[in-house]
Amino acid sequence: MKAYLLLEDGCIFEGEAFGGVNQQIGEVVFNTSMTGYQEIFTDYSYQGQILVMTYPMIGNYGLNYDDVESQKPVIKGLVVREACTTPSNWKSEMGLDYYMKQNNIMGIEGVDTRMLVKHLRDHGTKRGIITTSLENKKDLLNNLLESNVVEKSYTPEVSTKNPYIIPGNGPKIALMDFGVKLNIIRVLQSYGCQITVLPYNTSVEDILKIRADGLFLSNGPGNPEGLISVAQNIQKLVNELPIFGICMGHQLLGMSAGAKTFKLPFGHRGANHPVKDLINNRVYITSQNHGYAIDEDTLNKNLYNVTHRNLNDGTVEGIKHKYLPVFSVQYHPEASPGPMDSKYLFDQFLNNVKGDKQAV
Ligand SMILES: NC(=O)CC[C@H](N)C(=O)O
Repeated sequence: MKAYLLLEDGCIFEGEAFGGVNQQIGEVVFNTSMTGYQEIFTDYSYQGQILVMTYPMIGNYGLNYDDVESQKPVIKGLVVREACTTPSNWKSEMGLDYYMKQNNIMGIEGVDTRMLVKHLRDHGTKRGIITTSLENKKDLLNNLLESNVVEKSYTPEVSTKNPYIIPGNGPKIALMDFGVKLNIIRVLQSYGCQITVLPYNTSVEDILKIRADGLFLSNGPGNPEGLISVAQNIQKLVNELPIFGICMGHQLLGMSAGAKTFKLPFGHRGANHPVKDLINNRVYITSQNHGYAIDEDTLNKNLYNVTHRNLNDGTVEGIKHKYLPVFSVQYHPEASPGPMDSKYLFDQFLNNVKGDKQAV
């Protein structure tokens, strides 16, 4: 069956449908990772997005029930050059088409993804609709232009509704869940942490009541400006606990210090983004998935230093409080997918949590 990706600027990309037949609107974004598609499909930060993979064959090592970042895939649709029908890997439990059908997500294959990505790079990420029929093209375009898929805050949908505890014998971590990736929890567990996962809008009083040793601010989907009240809460917590934020958590920490965020033209999504640590001048290859960034000019420089910078476009990739054990990064040191080069940041957080003054 023919399938189409119609962009809000009227451009049409044609291919063959696979997976579930399910017309959906989403923000069309691209990821340049060569592997890790299953982790990407299940990362809550992709909520509301139609995903284009630049790697030309997707599905070649199959999918399984383990390598997930949440319980189910969250993408609205998938656009690939070629969807592999003969996966081969010792871990593979199903093929891509089956997985997409089971989860009622539509894919399009046979698309000139190179042309599509060049278009998005030149003209910015676009809203799009993935469909099997263009008969009512005018209506589809109108629906697209009216949809709020981009500016929406998805965190209320994906954050845990009730607090829960993941047992451990080590330090007590309060984790604010904005759409947390499971690998962040797995990494904290590997340090023995006892983790209390909290709804995104937990009050300052309730967070302090836990008497945690450290506060973790998770990744999450959507526009960070939708969570301004959370940033205000974080501002009150900065003096109380060691803090580590990742991605959305980083943006909210910046906002707690007065920073504004802005939308990047086409985002950073991939597993090999170069980031320079401005403290030791080392360059790390990082895993990234974000559409917004902190506006450096608006960050309160009396309180925070910029510690990391993206070498592709110079945007802020990390900040650190000048006097307190509080820091954050825009990229994903927990990887999944991507390199684990930046896992040392978890060591730093855990050292802060244990009160190692050297670490501050
Ligand atoms: N991975 C994330 O936490 C993404 C943060 C935010 N939703 C952005 O797109 O910039």
